[in-house]
Amino acid sequence: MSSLKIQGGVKLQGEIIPQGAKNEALQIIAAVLLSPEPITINKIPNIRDVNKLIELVGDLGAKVEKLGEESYRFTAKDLDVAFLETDEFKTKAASLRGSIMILGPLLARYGYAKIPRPGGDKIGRRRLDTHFIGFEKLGAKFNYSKKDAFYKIDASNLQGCYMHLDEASVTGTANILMASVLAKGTTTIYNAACEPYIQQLCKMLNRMGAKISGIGSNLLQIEGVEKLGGTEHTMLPDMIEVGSFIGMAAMTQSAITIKGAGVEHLGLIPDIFRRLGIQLEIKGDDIHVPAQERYEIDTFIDGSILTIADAPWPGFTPDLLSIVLVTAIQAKGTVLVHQKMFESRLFFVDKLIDMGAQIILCDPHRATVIGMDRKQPLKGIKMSSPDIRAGVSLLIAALSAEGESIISNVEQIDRGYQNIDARLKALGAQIERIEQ
Ligand SMILES: CC(=O)N[C@H]1[C@@H](OP(=O)(O)OP(=O)(O)OC[C@H]2O[C@@H](n3ccc(=O)[nH]c3=O)[C@H](O)[C@@H]2O)O[C@H](CO)[C@@H](O)[C@@H]1O
Ligand SMILES: C=C(OP(=O)(O)O)C(=O)O
Repeated sequence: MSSLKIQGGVKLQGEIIPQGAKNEALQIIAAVLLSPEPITINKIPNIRDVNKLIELVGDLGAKVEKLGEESYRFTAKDLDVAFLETDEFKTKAASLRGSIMILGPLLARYGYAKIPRPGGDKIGRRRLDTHFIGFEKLGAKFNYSKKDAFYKIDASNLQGCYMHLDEASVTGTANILMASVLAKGTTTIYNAACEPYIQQLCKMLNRMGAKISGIGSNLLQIEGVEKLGGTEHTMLPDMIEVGSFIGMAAMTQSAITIKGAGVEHLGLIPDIFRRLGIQLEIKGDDIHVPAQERYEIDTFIDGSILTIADAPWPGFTPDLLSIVLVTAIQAKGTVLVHQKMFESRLFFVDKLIDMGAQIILCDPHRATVIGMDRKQPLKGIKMSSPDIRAGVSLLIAALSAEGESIISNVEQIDRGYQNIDARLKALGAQIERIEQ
């Protein structure tokens, strides 16, 4: 277990380059299992979850060649499905949520797959019904064994069909898409998720020979094909990192330029931070956040208190609500943060309250932040990172606080943010990793 020791109150300055998108990477790396041909992937983030999935794909028999810092070539010629029966598979697959993404490709190619309950953030119930109901509609038989906590799926004869998803699940849509590209006939997925992650996956599959239309909408149509070939794919910049760095710059009153931010793929993200009063200068594909002494939260047009809530894309991503919340602490004004999707993602506000923030947790889904307008700084404390985004939010709070903070359980942050301490040090942060 590692910790970060942070001396807060130091202004940062400089340029930072976002890593490739973690949630895109998890889908894209799983998709290499769909073809026996070589597939080159660029801008792969060097983070825990992604590295674990690459290892899993290798264990399943794909040839994995590292071509450079951020590029790999995968060739999944013959897969060793017997690996699914091993204890090693169970332990590895259970340690990350992204492991669920191998189901679709394995079903498409081998007609059989199994997976233990996947890991990922403990941020409330995270059901997988959408994935399994989708597979069943395509003709798969699914059962869950309580004894060994394994989901098993038989799908020797996948047949395209029309389906209306019960919710626009991101990983669910990706999984069903990957199962259907090699199915017989046409599959239509309505209420499909359409995040940039999914759009990128669809584009990659089409380059491999798939026939997917409706990309970017919630109505996808997939005409099954016999086989898929190789391709080259480059990940988009991680939009959650981009949002995290905007919040970090504002809270620490720092001038930071986010280079190659993938501006056209950010959806509502820049506008939501602007509503918190943060100035953003978009220069080509870079975002410059100037050092701002103060920023003021907007109200709604009728003068009532602003609410920022999550929604499936093109709504505002739930993965940035913790960052919005922490950024509002030193703003002028009040905001209600409404986390609709996850039921345990706001509990970390206790730690921010201990640091001196003015926050009322209304219920598990809603917190009101009463901005302090810099009247008093947060105080550094010892805390533990409960999940990836809360972890980064605590880190932002610690960077802005007076005195020293220690954040333990940094592995939670490492699973999504590449080399975070070194990258922040390069911006002038006083941050040190303590290995225990
Ligand atoms: C590896 C990966 O890609 N993880 C992301 C993915 O998780 P993941 O794909 O697991 O999340 P889902 O999209 O399935 O759903 C997330 C949660 O939102 C709820 N829900 C979803 C859709 C909907 O219309 N209404 C609704 O309430 C679900 O019940 C669930 O509790 O998408 C989430 C939602 O953007 C992100 O937080 C995760 O970072
Ligand atoms: C919730 C997240 O990740 P995961 O789905 O991998 O737990 C996230 O990236 O914010």
